[in-house]
Amino acid sequence: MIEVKQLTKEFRIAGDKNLTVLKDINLVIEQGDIFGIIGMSGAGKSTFIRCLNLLERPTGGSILIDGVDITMKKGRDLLALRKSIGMIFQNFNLLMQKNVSRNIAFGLEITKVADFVIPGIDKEDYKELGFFQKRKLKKKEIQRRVDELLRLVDLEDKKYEYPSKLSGGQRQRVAIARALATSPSILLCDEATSALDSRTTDSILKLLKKINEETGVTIVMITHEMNVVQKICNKVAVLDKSEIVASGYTEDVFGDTSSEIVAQLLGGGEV
Ligand SMILES: Nc1ncnc2c1ncn2[C@@H]1O[C@H](COP(=O)(O)OP(=O)(O)OP(=O)(O)O)[C@@H](O)[C@H]1O
Repeated sequence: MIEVKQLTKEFRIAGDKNLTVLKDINLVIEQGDIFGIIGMSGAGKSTFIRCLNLLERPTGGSILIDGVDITMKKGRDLLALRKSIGMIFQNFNLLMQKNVSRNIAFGLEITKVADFVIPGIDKEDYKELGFFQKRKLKKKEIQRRVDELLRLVDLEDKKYEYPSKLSGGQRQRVAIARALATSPSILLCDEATSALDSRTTDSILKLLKKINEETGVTIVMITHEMNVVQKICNKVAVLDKSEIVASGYTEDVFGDTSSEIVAQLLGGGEV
């Protein structure tokens, strides 16, 4: 569970002034939610999602993940936190000189076994078996995990292909596999379908839903596309000028047309 309490973020701008981009944000995101954050351009969506994995440090308030405040984490704790939170982006951010397999393996090559749980083996069993020690993953273990992820995102036939030979949708599938490699409990999606056509968007959303159902991963996605939220998110928060102006179950939030911003979002179909 993610609990965001009185979160604020200010940026220092020219002339020694502060720009408040997030103001008193309070949100609860339950384990297994697909939670959408929607709002106009400049509302603060990217800043918010980047605060969740500390790519941006909040100026005030707290972010609790499973009861632990992450906002002060540094060094090794911060690295461990980042491994438990995967992220995908609008422009995929793949390593163009590495093939699909190497792209997915990248995070695993720099991960120690003890930093994450090998799928299928209970963490407690792992400890009891005495395997819970810091060591690099073996090539075979990495390959097994990469193959598993390739099956999950339905890209087994592209294992040795380079990103330049892939479509946008296929690139995003590679990015999803890479983000899930260390079995994170949270997946952040930053406008993950904005660069894709509507059919490809649908197939990526279907994949994210399948992954959410099969693994229970919590998905937090920011988007300016209404239809994305309506298709996949069970809950949504509307961010307007740095503040949350509505939040709750998607059908309730979008059903409340007394809210000007919601009406605006629904009217435009897109913001
Ligand atoms: N590093 C920074 N320094 C100063 N101002 C920033 C910084 N990052 C973002 N901002 C400002 O914060 C505000 C919110 O930006 P943010 O990117 O979070 O909005 P957004 O809702 O994601 O917008 P969009 O949908 O256009 O990406 C904007 O006014 C932006 O200029």
